Amino acid sequence: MADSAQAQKLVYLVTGGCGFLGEHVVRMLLQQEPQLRELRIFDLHLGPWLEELKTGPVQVTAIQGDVTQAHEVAAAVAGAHVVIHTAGLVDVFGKTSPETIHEVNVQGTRNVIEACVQTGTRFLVYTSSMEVVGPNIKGQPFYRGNENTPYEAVHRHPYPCSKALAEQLVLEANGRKVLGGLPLVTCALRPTGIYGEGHQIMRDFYHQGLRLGGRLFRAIPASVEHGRVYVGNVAWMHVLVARELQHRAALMGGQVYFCYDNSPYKSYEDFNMEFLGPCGLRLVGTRPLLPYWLLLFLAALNVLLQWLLRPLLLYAPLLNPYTLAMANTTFTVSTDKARRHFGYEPLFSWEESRTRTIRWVQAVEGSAQ
Ligand SMILES: NC(=O)C1=CN([C@@H]2O[C@H](COP(=O)(O)OP(=O)(O)OC[C@H]3O[C@@H](n4cnc5c(N)ncnc54)[C@H](O)[C@@H]3O)[C@@H](O)[C@H]2O)C=CC1
Ligand SMILES: C[C@H](CCCC(C)(C)O)[C@H]1CC[C@H]2[C@@H]3[C@H](O)CC4=CC(=O)CC[C@]4(C)[C@H]3CC[C@]12C
Repeated sequence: MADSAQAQKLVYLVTGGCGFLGEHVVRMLLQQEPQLRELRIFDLHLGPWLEELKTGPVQVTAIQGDVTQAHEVAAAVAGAHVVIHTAGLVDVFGKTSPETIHEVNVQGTRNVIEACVQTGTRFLVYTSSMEVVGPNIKGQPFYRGNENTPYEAVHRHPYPCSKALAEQLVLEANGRKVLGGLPLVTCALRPTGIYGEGHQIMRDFYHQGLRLGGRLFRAIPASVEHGRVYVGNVAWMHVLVARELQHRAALMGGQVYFCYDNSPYKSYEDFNMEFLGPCGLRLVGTRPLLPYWLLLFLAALNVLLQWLLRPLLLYAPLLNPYTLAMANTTFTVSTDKARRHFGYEPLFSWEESRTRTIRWVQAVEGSAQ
């Protein structure tokens, strides 16, 4: 706990603060950061839930803005002590053009860095992604790896390419002199697949299961492990890293940390069933019902359909060659770097993360009826 001289003096800015992760970061900061005086939430689309936050002791400032617009970013950053840059375009389904993904994720990040430098903000935390490492286009497994595990990171898809470039910009910016002459301190967090309250893809799977009469059909072998982390723990790690970066700049500046917790290692589908099962869905098959070559064919067909239908409508199904490769490649992390460097321990146990997520899916069910 901060002493009273330190209390409530800091201004934080969260970009993308109205997204799935961003909302959890915002709420976690308000609950767990005693030094907070003002919290600025910058997003392209502001959520109505922000209103309820404005009645608390911390000044909450909602800023509607676009990270691709340097002047809007600079205005939001000016006077902030810490920036948590989580805004990004998360699209692996072909909804957005590669150019737009690059513009938001790479140029947007460049704008955030330049704003810090120009206005004198010293601490920058970037939400990167496990995708910066892999799975790579060769489908090589990454089994319980850590930040130093050698892995051939080769990407073609616009999303991981953009995250990798943005992360590099953030890490290279560590040590740059900001206005006033002090050095910028940066670091990047790499969450694995995030789940929890507000997870759109979980919602999509749930609705798909309901449409199929309460069933989902296994497409991926149960032996393929996929790393997942609870959104509350990802948010907690952001809060902690932002706090400790101010005290341990020499150790933490320019570092990357996988974002992890005690969620079990399972296949993507089996993991989802931990929540969808208690909500009444069943995963049919102990092995994939369709052979891999047929799934690959269907995935390629989806790409063709997306292209053909583009002038008429946006066809962006969950299955495409990239998502299939992702789901079908083992990628799990096992590390304690965040614990060693800044004392991170998950705030939510697996049981609590699971219960909270189930409750949320049940509420989605209730609201859909
Ligand atoms: N969802 C996941 O499993 C993972 C996500 N991440 C990263 O976490 C971050 C947050 O992701 P999610 O919360 O899942 O996505 P999200 O789409 O729910 O949130 C992103 C937020 O950024 C905002 N945004 C998008 N373009 C913007 C722009 N031009 N200017 C200002 N705001 C803009 C959106 O309005 C949205 O509120 C992203 O940087 C993503 O790359 C990393 C690992 C896993
Ligand atoms: C949608 C995929 C599962 C569909 C499989 C099918 C069609 C055979 O049933 C998801 C499998 C893996 C997911 C990605 C992964 O968790 C890592 C990610 C990290 C990010 O930074 C953003 C999200 C994502 C790319 C995530 C997206 C959905 C999957 C591809």
